[in-house]
Amino acid sequence: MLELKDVKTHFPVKKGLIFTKQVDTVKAVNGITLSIKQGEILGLVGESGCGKSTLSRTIMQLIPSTEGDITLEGLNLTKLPRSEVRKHRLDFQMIFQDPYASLNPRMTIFSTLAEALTQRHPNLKKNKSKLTEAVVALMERCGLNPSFMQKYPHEFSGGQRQRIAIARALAPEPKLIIADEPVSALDVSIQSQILNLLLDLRRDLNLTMIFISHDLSVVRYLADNIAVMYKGEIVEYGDSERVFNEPEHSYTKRLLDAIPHLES
Ligand SMILES: Nc1ncnc2c1ncn2[C@@H]1O[C@H](COP(=O)(O)OP(=O)(O)OP(=O)(O)O)[C@@H](O)[C@H]1O
Repeated sequence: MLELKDVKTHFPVKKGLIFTKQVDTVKAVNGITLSIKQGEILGLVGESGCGKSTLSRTIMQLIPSTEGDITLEGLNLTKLPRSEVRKHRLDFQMIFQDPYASLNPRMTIFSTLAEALTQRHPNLKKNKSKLTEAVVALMERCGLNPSFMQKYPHEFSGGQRQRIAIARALAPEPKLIIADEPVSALDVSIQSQILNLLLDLRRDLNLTMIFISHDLSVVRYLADNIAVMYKGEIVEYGDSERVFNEPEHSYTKRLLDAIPHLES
């Protein structure tokens, strides 16, 4: 479904004093080769600064790659002119860590979801009852009570707001969802509800997802495969259970050792 071949995203940064013209290169993503199948959840783990966000933004075509190929359903996005690339933006949707910051506080849930739905199906704008039907279906699918559709984000709890953010990400029928630490800001009991919602959605809609987290135990719960990223590169990749139980790379072992254990 999605293939990355030797993808690099390098940033030039000025070095030294203002008058010197030295330029350094930050190799935020440095030669990543990966493939994700339809309906697969890929866990992407690594510590802060390893390049996870740059990789997601590169996949989503929000920043251009320096080198390499990104192919979505057989179409090489890196070879398309920028104007063509824009047409594929809806194919990628993101879910962020802080749903409160990512939702517009002045828009009701209905307006938020209606806007996202009409991006893919502009004709729905002309048919209010069909649009309302679609908003109701989306809310129900994400475990939200449709009778709250005229409420604003601040009237919901953190977990419910994340459900709204998930519904908004689903609305344009994306081919790939990138969830960037979507449960890190939530209470532990709410975290599992949101993780279960994502698993249900994958089962029902055959969603393809990259799930980014610094927390390997959360990733293990959800992901089919895990890619461990370190300094812009994938240092370990494999089936979740294998990576978790028999890590090969010393960095993965360090990440696993950092998971807190309850004393018996
Ligand atoms: N626009 C930019 N210009 C220069 N350097 C950048 C730019 N964006 C990111 N970087 C650098 O690239 C590296 C990777 O950053 P990135 O934000 O992708 O990491 P991350 O793993 O997502 O971290 P976090 O989990 O903290 O978000 C960092 O060293 C960062 O400072």
